[in-house]
Parts: sequence; C-alpha cells; structure tokens
Amino acid sequence: MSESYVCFSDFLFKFLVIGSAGTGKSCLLHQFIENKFKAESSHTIGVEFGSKVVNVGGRSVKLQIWDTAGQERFRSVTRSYYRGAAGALLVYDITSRETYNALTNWLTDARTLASPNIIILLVGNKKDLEDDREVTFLEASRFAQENELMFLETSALSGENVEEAFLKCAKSILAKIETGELDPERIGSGIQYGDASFRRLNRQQQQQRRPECSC
Ligand SMILES: Nc1nc2c(ncn2[C@@H]2O[C@H](COP(=O)(O)OP(=O)(O)OP(=O)(O)O)[C@@H](O)[C@H]2O)c(=O)[nH]1
Repeated sequence: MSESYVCFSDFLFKFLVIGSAGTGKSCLLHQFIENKFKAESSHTIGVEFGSKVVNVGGRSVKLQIWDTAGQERFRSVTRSYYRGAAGALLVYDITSRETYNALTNWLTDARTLASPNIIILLVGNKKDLEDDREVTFLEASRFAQENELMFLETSALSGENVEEAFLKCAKSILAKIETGELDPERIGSGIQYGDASFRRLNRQQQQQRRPECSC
C-alpha cells in the first residue's frame, strides 16, 4: 500500500505470529500482505512488521502484525513484543512433529506475556506437503479444542486458508468487542479505535456541543 493512500479504519488490532523456526511464519505474513509466496525466505532476525487493512463483517480493521523469530537465540527479544497483543497465529509445520510438540511452550508464553484475553488461532502450515505429513488434522484439532484455540491448516505456498486465518482471528476479536467481552479502551488490550471511529466520535461530540438555536 502506498504511503499516500489514506484509509480510515474502525479499529486497529495488534497481532503476533509465533511458533518454532522454519514453520513458515514469514511466508504466511508475506502471502497475506503481498498475495504471493516468498520463495527465498531466510530466518527472521528478531521481529519483522507488516500491516494490512481488512474488511471484517462490514468494519474496516487495520491489522498490525509482528512476525517473530522462531529461533531460541532471539527469544528474549521476541518476548518483549508480546505485550498488549490482541490476537496471535500460533504456527506449527504439519510435516514436523517437533514443531507440534513445542506448541505448549509457545502457548504458555503467549498467555502469560501477552494479554490474558489474547485470541489465538492454531495454524498447521505446509498443508501442500501432504505426503510428508507427521501431524494429523484430527490430533491438532483435539489439541486446539482442549486449549481453547481456533484451528486451521494453511499453505503459505498455495495461499490456501492464509487470508482466512487472519480474518478468522480478527472476526473473533471483533465479536468480543461487540459483546463487551473485550474493551478497546483498556490499556494493553491490543485494540485501538481507528481514524474512522475517531471521526465519527468527533462528529457526534460536535453535534452534542452545538448550542440550541436562540432565534
Ligand atoms: N511447501 C511449503 N513450504 C513452505 C511453506 N511455508 C514456508 N515454507 C518454507 O519453509 C521454510 C521456512 O519458512 P519461513 O517463513 O522463513 O519460516 P519462519 O517460521 O518465518 O522461520 P523463522 O524466521 O526462523 O522463525 C522456507 O524454506 C519456506 O520456503 C508452505 O506453506 N509450504
């Protein structure tokens, strides 16, 4: 999106992409933002950032996404970005049981370091490599259910379910705002009102302040 493009969003959500090294986190973010596969992806150093405005049930939401390094040596840096995240994609690689086994640790980090109300979507990436699969859909869905996570399998290579993953997470946050379960005004919620909401609020306030006609 060009710098000069003006987009008024209703909300701004802070998102994290977490999970073991090599699971495809950077490729998922790239596919989501650029609509193409990042063919030569190298290990993330610390964190990388991306943002995109999406339409969720008629609301425009700006997602601010922090793609974190999965390598252990960056753990202290990446942990400092967890604070105040509203949503997270927790990624494992369906062809690597090791990355699946590490999910519990990632989950503990997310729930303790980010907002306690953080909405997490479990992502089984590399769905296109069916022949090399080490983790079945069924066992991962059970894990998701037991840990109150949403779940999708994706392919950053083909793009399958990539946009759906980010949208599903955003939709769930929006639903909780609408029911009052999440309060955008609470500091550290990972949610902010966007420019469109501010403009609406300002308009309403100005209308309320307008003096009664004295004629
Ligand atoms: N076949 C296939 N390969 C993928 C997919 N997603 C990522 N890859 C490959 O997996 C490797 C790792 O991808 P990255 O996106 O760099 O992984 P990462 O999770 O960001 O890794 P760290 O930055 O080290 O945490 C790369 O060689 C990608 O080309 C996918 O959906 N399918």
